[in-house]
Amino acid sequence: MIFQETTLRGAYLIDLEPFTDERGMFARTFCKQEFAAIGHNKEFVQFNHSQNQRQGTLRGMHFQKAPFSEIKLIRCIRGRVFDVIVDLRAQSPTFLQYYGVELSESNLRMIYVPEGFAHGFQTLEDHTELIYHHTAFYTPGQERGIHYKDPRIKIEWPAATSIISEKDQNYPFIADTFAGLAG
Ligand SMILES: Cc1cn([C@H]2C[C@H](O)[C@@H](COP(=O)(O)OP(=O)(O)O[C@H]3O[C@@H](C)C(=O)[C@@H](O)[C@H]3O)O2)c(=O)[nH]c1=O
Repeated sequence: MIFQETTLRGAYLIDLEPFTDERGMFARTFCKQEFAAIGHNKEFVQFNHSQNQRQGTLRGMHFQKAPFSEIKLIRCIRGRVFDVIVDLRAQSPTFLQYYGVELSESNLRMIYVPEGFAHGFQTLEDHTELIYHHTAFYTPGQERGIHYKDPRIKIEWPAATSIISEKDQNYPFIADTFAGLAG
């Protein structure tokens, strides 16, 4: 795997290094030793699968607050997404900046999202699927979010939003008094 730090401190874009032959492809997607090089020393305790029917579907921008904060490792296994992370860490030099990147079944890229970030994505094709690894357990009632069109973050989504949950539509804009999360 090839690790490249994004424009946001501690968040990484990871390129898989596939072995290909006439049968197809084989690639490593996680290695405790390789991830130690970027300081990762936590255990992934839940894996999730997200399936999306339509192009333009938007999910986000989600996080769990401390003590439920989590690192996420995200990969697109079918179709394409524009994947977005927002740095909400109080002490970060990239506080309130966002980073967006295309993840697809063909570019074999993953994104490593540290604690203290919000995450979301928009599908660029019908029938798009993602898998996530999480270092914290899903804790109902502890999910938080910011609005995907927050005027301070100004995410440039690539397409019109075709489907979004009511919950995501109702997430608030970041308050002027927001001092940031632990991270
Ligand atoms: C996120 C999550 C949801 N659920 C349940 C709750 C609910 O009934 C159903 C759908 O939940 P949601 O609407 O929150 O799913 P979704 O909007 O897809 O949530 C996901 O969005 C992306 C952007 C992320 O970053 C993920 O970490 C996660 O927050 O699945 C779990 O059981 N475990 C989980 O980890």
